[in-house]
Amino acid sequence: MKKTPRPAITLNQVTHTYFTKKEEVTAISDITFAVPQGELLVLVGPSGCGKSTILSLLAGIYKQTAGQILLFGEEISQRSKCTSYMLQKDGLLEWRTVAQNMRLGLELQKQATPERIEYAFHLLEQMGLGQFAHLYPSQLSGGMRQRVALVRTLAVNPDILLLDEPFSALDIQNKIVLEDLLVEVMKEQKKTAVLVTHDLEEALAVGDRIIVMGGRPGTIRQTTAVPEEIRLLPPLKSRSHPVFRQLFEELWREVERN
Ligand SMILES: Nc1ncnc2c1ncn2[C@@H]1O[C@H](COP(=O)(O)OP(=O)(O)OP(=O)(O)O)[C@@H](O)[C@H]1O
Repeated sequence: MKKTPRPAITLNQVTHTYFTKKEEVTAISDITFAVPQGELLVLVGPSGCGKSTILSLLAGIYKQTAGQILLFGEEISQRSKCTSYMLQKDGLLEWRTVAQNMRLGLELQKQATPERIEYAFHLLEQMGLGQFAHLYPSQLSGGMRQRVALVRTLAVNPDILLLDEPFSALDIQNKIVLEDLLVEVMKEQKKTAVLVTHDLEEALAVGDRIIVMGGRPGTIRQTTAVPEEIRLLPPLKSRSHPVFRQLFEELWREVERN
């Protein structure tokens, strides 16, 4: 009998409370879901419902107050190097060139071997930035900077990408190009990802599955599997598909209900 692979991510009844000097804030309550290997899961929901908290827990920045989180069936502490985090702010170091920025994660993880650096240059080419490796971030457009940030995130060859509104500061054209690149790289390299976004079109264009969260503390309101007829289309094309428009309206209503 064929063995089912372990999910890349498992959350079992996870609750997280932040304890500050002034107050206690329960950000998420009783969250349970699993992300199979190779899936791009999207979290949407109103501000403050705990989406980023889930990414922080997956990155091991905080330890959940209750419940269990597993990465490939193991506790996060055992798998600390399998995730890579990308944020809305590109976080590029202005005094380092594109190539030097791209190597940063590898250097920090003491993985800057010739093979890994070659792989990073391959990614840079794939993102259309091969000829810009010697430039400094200030010489790049916003879209180019975010592509470098995506290369840096991927260069450490993580199993799981944690993407917190990575394209939200970009204009629509750059956003769609980067969404396209993300989907292409995800498929080619069989990565697993959790993407947080406020943009429901982005969620539908890149996601395999979408979780709508709501409330304070945040809970799961609805899970929607994006149908294949949309998933198989590149993000730009999928946007004009009638099923896409219909799902967009359904999701919109669900998020608005919060
Ligand atoms: N480090 C922290 N310390 C204390 N409270 C926090 C911390 N981080 C988040 N919170 C609180 O936890 C709740 C959930 O925040 P979180 O950032 O996870 O929500 P979100 O859904 O990602 O919001 P947004 O969409 O605005 O980014 C909020 O009430 C927030 O104020």
